[in-house]
Amino acid sequence: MTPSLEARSLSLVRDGNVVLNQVSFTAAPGEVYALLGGNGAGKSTTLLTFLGFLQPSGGKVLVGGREVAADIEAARAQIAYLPEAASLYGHLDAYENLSYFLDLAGRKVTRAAIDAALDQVALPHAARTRRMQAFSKGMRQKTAIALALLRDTPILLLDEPTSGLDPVAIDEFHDMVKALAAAGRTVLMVTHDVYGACQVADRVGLLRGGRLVGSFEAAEGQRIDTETVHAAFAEREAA
Ligand SMILES: Nc1ncnc2c1ncn2[C@@H]1O[C@H](COP(=O)(O)OP(=O)(O)OP(=O)(O)O)[C@@H](O)[C@H]1O
Repeated sequence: MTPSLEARSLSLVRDGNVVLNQVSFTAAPGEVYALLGGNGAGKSTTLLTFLGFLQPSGGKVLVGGREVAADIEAARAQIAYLPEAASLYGHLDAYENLSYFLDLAGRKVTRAAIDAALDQVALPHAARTRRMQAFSKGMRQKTAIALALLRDTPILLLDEPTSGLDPVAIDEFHDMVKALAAAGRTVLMVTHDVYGACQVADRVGLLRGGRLVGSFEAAEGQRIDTETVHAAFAEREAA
């Protein structure tokens, strides 16, 4: 099967610093790949190269088997991206924000479809018609996740998706990601959260200083062992 996402010896220099160094991994339809690493490891940078916002200095990135640089628009059309700090408008309510951003992405959605997505992320009904400037961080994050879902793309790139969510919302989010993968989507999520990565991912790649220094895969029907990944993360961080 052609991987939905592939980094092939991806290297990237930003402001003269090597930020990604020969990074290779793939994520296939139906898979959740978690790129785990500390601050500055290069996680967000990796996502930005898949979106064509940054160009590799060496190697390549492919979306649906096609090099991103060859057709950036085609790559972006397949991807819903949840940025680390989603910018939604404070003076608009949740419905207005979602309609507006989906319109920009060329998608027309009904109020019922928006409600279904907001149900999926468990944003309370009473909040949906309130201006988002009154939203908590978690409520904003839920709305941003709903926006990514409503894009209805085969690939999701999620940057620290659970930041700002409470423990119940995090568990619900993980269940949702697993359901999306079971329905054939490809999810690449970047995170600092060892537990969350192991909870949800089929594969975890450990990124440190721009290098992929470890790779962990779930055995059939099992989860990746959190202790093992945590030990590797801690060991590398101390190195
Ligand atoms: N706009 C930029 N210009 C130049 N260098 C940058 C820029 N943004 C990030 N970097 C550098 O690239 C490296 C990787 O940053 P990146 O944001 O990809 O890390 P990250 O793993 O996502 O970190 P975090 O967990 O803190 O979000 C860091 O050394 C950072 O200083």
